[in-house]
Amino acid sequence: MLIFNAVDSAQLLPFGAGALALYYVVSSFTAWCRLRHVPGPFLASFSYLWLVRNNLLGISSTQLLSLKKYGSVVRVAPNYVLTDDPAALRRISGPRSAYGRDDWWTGLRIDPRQDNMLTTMDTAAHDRLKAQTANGYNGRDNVDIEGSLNTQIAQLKALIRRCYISTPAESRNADLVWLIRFFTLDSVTSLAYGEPFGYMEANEDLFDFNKEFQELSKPVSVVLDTPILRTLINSPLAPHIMPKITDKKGMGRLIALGQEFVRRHFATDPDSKDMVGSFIRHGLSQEQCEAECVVQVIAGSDTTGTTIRTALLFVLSTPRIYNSFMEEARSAINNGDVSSSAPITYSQGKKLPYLQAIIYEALRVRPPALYGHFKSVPPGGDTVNGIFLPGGTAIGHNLFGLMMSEDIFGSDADTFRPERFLECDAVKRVEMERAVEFAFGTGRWMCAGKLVAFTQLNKVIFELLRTFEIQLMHPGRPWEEDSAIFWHQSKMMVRITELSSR
Ligand code: HEM
Repeated sequence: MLIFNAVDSAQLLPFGAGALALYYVVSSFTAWCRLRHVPGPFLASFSYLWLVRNNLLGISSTQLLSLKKYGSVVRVAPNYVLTDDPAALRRISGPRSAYGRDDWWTGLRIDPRQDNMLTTMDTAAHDRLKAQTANGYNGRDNVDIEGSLNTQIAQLKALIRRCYISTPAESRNADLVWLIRFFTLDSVTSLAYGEPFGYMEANEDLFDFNKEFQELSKPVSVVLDTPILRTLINSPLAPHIMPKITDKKGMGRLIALGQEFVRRHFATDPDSKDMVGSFIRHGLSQEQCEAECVVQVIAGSDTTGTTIRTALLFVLSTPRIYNSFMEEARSAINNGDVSSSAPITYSQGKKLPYLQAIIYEALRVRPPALYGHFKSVPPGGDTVNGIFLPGGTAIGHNLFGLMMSEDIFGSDADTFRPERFLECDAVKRVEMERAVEFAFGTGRWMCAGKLVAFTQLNKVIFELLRTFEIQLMHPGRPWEEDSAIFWHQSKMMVRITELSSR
């Protein structure tokens, strides 16, 4: 009997493997058939491996540019297409569009107990949540965005002076990637909770969060883009593989800390002048506030960080751009348009054309999220740029492709050149700025933190450059960078001195 069983299982193994292979071939063929009329890389027509490979190798940016040869609607996975066409994207995300969120977003369900704004799949529920949080995100409900950011900018300057200022007698190098991460994390948490997590005060990677973030950014991109892996993190196995509030470090520890802050608001100060206070006033439950704060940390820290670092890198490495910026800054200060001592305000920043051009150009050459944010074609299907997409097809934006469009930005689209926004007529400038703002999505799903991001970018870029002289330590290789869904920048070593003490 035992021998019989052994023979049985020996025969079963190849049979099982054969059945699995057959299943893979049949399901790949079926998947290929559905969108076979949509052009794109061959591997992507039957497998998610094209996206997975780009993410793991960190080559998304070049691969997204290589899609241009296929047209404006391109298949990048069995059920995924990307488009870089602004008109199509505007229609898909428009307020009356019947498109909903694709399952792609469920890959961001970090806290399985409660959906946040990013993972709310029901459109009506999403719109309700967005309306309830809009006042908080836009500083209309006693939330002092400028004041809170001024305090964090003062902290950043203090941290630089405490630990990183070089003098002829003493050289202290700084990694701008970490400094900016500490700044953006403290900024977003002080806006949310009224107090920062304290990265800049500690000047260390509290709970190893940034280390984990850096290590996990590519695997997270793979999970987002691969349906079977998303199913796994939304299954009963989730508690074993996702961050937990009992974790001693990483995202789990940060979620726990956020929960403590929110709990304190509900217990002692439900009417506070920060975002959580506003969310409470507009009817969010404690669990909803906790979930929303997780979004702010994941969506609102390294996104802005990427743009700050990019602007600084290109300004610091191009004398023409640095000189033009400094000329504009000095004359604004001398004319009294910007205070010589208080931090620049957002409305003052918006009146400085060269500063605006630098910010837009930084968002353009490194849109913080390169592609994705898939929406689902409504039942019955839709025709996008002449290509029929059956209901349920996921369509997302190829933002990097759009930002490098020579039709929109000119034949030097691959060059960081802020002047492009200044030497054209107003109609062209508006066209280019609107295209760049796709970095924040558009319409119903547009980034809720766009105002916070622009306020932060204006303030911190201006304040750092007017206060310090920052020298790139390794001009031949100023940073290490690759790209998955987000850019992955590291090792941006700089030497910082007081500008006045040169
Ligand atoms: C340069 C900085 C930023 C960029 C480029 C950016 C980009 C984006 C993008 C592309 C989306 C998805 C849009 C879509 O679905 O089509 C998004 C959504 C979102 N972002 Fe941002 N973001 C930035 C900063 C921030 C900040 C600072 C916060 C929070 C304070 C924030 C909070 C959110 C939220 C809550 C959503 C969800 C919106 C919704 O579901 O309707 N973001 N962001």
